[in-house]
Amino acid sequence: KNYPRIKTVVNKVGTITNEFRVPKFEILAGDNDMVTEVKQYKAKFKLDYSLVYWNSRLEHEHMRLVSLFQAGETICDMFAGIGPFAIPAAQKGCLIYANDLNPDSIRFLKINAEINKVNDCIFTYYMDARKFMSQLMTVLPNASDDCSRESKSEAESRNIEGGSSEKIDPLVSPAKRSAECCQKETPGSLSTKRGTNKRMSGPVPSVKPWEHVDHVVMNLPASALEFLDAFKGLICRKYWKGLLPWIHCYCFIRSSETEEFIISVAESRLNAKIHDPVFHRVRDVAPNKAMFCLSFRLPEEACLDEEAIVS
Ligand SMILES: C[S@@+](CC[C@H](N)C(=O)[O-])C[C@H]1O[C@@H](n2cnc3c(N)ncnc32)[C@H](O)[C@@H]1O
Repeated sequence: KNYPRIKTVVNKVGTITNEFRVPKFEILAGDNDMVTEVKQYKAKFKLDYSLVYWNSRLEHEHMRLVSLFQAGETICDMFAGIGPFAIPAAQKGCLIYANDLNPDSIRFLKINAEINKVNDCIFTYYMDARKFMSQLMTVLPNASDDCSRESKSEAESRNIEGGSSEKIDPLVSPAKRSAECCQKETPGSLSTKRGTNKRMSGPVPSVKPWEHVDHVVMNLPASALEFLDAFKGLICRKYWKGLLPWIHCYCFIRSSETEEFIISVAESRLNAKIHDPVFHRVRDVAPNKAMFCLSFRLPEEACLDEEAIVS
């Protein structure tokens, strides 16, 4: 009776072992076409189940985390998938740097950004998450120039260094590319940015990622803790403005493991002590295993004191 809305019936088989976390499905009935559209709260997502990761059971968690973000904040999503954190955060008025190693995830993330009309607020990358963070946080020459908010093309051009980008049109002059989002920074611009400055309706926040990021999302529970070493010496204190970012690192905890053990693993990857960690139980994934979100503010000791400018 659901035809033609339901065209294909599938069954998930085996466990996920591949790097892109894409499950295997067998077709039980209907077309061999895994492209579909799903809705989460106010956002629509198009995806191909055979190419990208998607789990509708995380809907509540996606919304819980996004509810912690304020309009005008800057978010880095290291393992963004097709955008279930990035799109609602952009809808809320945040500026997003979204990365995924799977080029198909980024292809669908861009489609979803268009569908939800937030493509102006999301910069996309497809590269390894460590490289993404390192490139994003590298202080570029002329860091103190007046034009302090990089354009979308400037941001994406960092992908070229990573060797995994789409091409930027060299005929478009940098001035033209950055014209509408280049603002002169004023001493109060960062505080204006917080809470009150809605990107959708007002001026864009005038800040570069190496100057300030509010939240970093790390949803790769099987190994995100290991990626915390990406933050060692990553932030250059000299250029950073305001508080250090919140890190939201997803992980699995077995019933034989304790939260203290997870903190000790995280601290050894960061090479710094974590203060006031917050654990949120996301869901049980097996009888003796649950998914958690460990949130903490990046410790000062994890930062770099000296200048680190690319010559
Ligand atoms: C568990 S999925 C989460 C996706 C999305 N955040 C969500 O909630 O649906 C993890 C994502 O990390 C990506 N990934 C795996 N290894 C990666 C790496 N080394 N660097 C960047 N992304 C990676 C996968 O392609 C996958 O899309």
